[in-house]
Amino acid sequence: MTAPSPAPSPDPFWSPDPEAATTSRIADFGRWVTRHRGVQGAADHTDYAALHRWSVADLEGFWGAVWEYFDVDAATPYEQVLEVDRMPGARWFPGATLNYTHHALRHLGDDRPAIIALDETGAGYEMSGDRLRAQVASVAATLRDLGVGPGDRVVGYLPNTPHAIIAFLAAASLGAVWSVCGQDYAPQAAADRFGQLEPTVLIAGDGYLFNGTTHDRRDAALDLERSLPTLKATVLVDHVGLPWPQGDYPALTLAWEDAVTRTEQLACTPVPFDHPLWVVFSSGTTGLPKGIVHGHGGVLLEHLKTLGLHSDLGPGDRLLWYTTTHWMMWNLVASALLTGATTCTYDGSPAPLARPDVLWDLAARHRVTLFGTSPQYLLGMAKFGIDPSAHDLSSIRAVGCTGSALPASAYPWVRDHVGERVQLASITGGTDVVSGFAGSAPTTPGWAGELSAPHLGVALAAYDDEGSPVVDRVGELVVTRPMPSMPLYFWNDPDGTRFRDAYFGAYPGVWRHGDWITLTGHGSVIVHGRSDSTLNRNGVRLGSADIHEVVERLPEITEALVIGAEEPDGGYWMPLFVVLAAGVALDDSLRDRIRHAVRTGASPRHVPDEILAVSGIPHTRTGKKLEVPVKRLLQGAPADRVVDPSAVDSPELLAFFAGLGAERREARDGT
Ligand SMILES: CC(=O)CC(=O)O
Repeated sequence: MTAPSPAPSPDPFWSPDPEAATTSRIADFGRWVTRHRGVQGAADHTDYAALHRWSVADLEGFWGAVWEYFDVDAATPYEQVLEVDRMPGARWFPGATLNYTHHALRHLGDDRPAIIALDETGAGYEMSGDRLRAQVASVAATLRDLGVGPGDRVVGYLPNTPHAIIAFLAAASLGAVWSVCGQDYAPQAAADRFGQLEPTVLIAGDGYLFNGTTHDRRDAALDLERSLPTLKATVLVDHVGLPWPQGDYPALTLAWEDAVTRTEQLACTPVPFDHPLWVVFSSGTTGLPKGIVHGHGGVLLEHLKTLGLHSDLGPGDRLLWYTTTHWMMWNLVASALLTGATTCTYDGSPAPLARPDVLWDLAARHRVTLFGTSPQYLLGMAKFGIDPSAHDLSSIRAVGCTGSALPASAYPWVRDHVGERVQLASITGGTDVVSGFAGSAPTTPGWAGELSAPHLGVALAAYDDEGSPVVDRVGELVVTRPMPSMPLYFWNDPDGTRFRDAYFGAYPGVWRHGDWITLTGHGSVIVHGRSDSTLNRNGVRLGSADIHEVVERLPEITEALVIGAEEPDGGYWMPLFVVLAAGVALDDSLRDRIRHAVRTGASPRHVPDEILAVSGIPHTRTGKKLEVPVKRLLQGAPADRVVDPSAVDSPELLAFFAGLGAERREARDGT
């Protein structure tokens, strides 16, 4: 697709404070690479583009510099930075052995908390570095006693509380592979993920808070345990204070309190640079969610760069970014520890009815320096007239934002309600690289509705249909050179077919991410939304397959199609189309049953905005639902630009979706 993109805005909306820019870590890094690597132009922090150009032209020089600048502490050194410079198949830092957990814990200081645990009631407690280290050591010893070793899987069914970070660091310290899923996921949805991993230990919470309700998840945790036959043990976490029932557990059970209170020394096991650290899941349109595996070294370097240089985090900083444990932002939030910053966990709704501004209140009281959220949250605050400036937000220097495209209207709102000097730092990236492709830095200007620039080390381009780079026109987001945090592989994909198909099918040797972007003539990046059919609800990517699966189990429904459509005003519309069984009518009671099935079979986040009956769902001739074409029709694209009708099983069905798209456009435009 190469539709004309919006005209770039010439004047920045926000410019860096010269003093803050000069003293930022990225400016220091630029001076360092000029001094130590002789890189011309990098010392001038007002010329971010020069630093970026070098970082992608000389990948070995750049990532070697990140390693040295952040003083990575390897047990054995690397032989070369990038031994194989190819996608897929890049090989980074062969010979190096190290451990992520060692790096997460080595900067803990006595003068500051390591984690601040917060929740929607406004409560919070601080966990010191010593306490965190002791608890990680204790849980690691417990896991080791349960037989967990390098490569074994430890999984968490947990809300966003310190337990998840502690369990993750403990597992990683042993070289075990971590995966976590929030408790708003139904046990079956969690089992679809964890079952693939054949885990040894499950760490499960008793429940979580959301919008004034304590959700009891003890039965769900036990259901999950029953569906994971490889478990040797389950560690039961008492978070919301519900007593765990005695008795009939299929695997050995331990109380978190016992796992966490042993007196042990932590010994992190050095593992190869590309040893698996975690599996994060991303749902596609068919089949089980895909398990994306990232490595210790790749995540360490990528997160040091993103959090240390782009987000300017270090000792003394405090990060509060609203996330759930199954979104990749949780992984970034945990990684703030790598920089020596304090990280915050938060259990609850981002804007509970009783205290919709609770996150701002907590940010003020705990002197947060980087506040992170999603576009939907900022737009919701604006829409409902919630004014964060009622709180003392003077500690906040940046508001991070990710999850979907951030409309221009959010920029003046943040300036007026959070602070004039506050940088609105929108980033785009994804689970797949567990980081950002583009965003900002303390040295980059910001244009409303645009991301300031591609991140360092990311060879970002927008490609047209022919695979040629375009500027100031909409194209596919591609990355033309390897990044160390690209997946090592997909779980249960022994010959790499699914992995190659996911990213390298469109342009051989080039990573295609599945987003539409415009790279502007002034160096910024505009994100237009997904070019594939992944759903993206309030920043959390959901697989349409999860919804289709539960809805299609209902006897009244023969087929279903859910679509997530980004709308020009920054809104997101997620309708569900259903084909009804003979003689069935779509009335309120059936709508309720569908919503209930989705809520309990997948999660409350998966519940669609609207349910509409259709006479049929269009497919490709090989039987795949036409998700992307239908999405584009709903967004108002003309049918002849969207799909070749000869490739569709029932092309006459497309007219309905095109008509609906036109109706919505007219309603919006008032024509
Ligand atoms: C950094 C991101 O890109 C987060 C997301 O949208 O999943």
